[in-house]
Amino acid sequence: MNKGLNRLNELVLHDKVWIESLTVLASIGVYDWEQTIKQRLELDIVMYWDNRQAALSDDVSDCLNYAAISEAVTHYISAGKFALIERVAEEIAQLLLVNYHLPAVEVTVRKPTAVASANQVGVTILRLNDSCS
Ligand SMILES: Nc1nc2c(c(=O)[nH]1)N=C([C@H](O)[C@@H](O)CO)CN2
Repeated sequence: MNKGLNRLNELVLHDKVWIESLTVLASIGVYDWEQTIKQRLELDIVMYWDNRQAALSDDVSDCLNYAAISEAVTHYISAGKFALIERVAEEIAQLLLVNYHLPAVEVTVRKPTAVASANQVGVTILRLNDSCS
C-alpha cells in the first residue's frame, strides 16, 4: 500500500503530455441496437512522461508524439467492437503503457449522447506501469 502511495506521490511531480477531447466514432454499447450504429466517444488522455530530453534537443523524435498517439488510439477504437466504455478506457491505457513505456496514464472516456438529460457521462481511470517501478 505504501509503495503504491509513494509511486502516486512521485507522479504528481512528473511532466505530462496530454490529448483533450479526441473524438472517435465507435461500435459501443450494451444494447443490440447500439452494435448496429457508430456513436461518438470523446477521450482525454494524460500521459506521464519526462519531457526534458525533447525540450533540450527540440527534436520530434525525442518527444512523446501526441499526433502519432492520437492516430493509434483512433485506429484501435474504430476497428473494435465494445460494450462498455470501461473496456475502452482499460484497453487504451494498457496499449499506451506497453507500447510507449509510460510510467502512468490517465484515460477519460465520455459518451456524450448516452443520456439525453445529461451533458456528458463517462469514466476516468489511472493506471501505473508495474514494469516502471
Ligand atoms: N458505467 C457504464 N454504464 C453504462 C454503460 C457503460 O458503458 N458504462 N453503457 C450503457 C449503454 O450502452 C448506454 O450508453 C446506452 O444509452 C449504459 N450504462
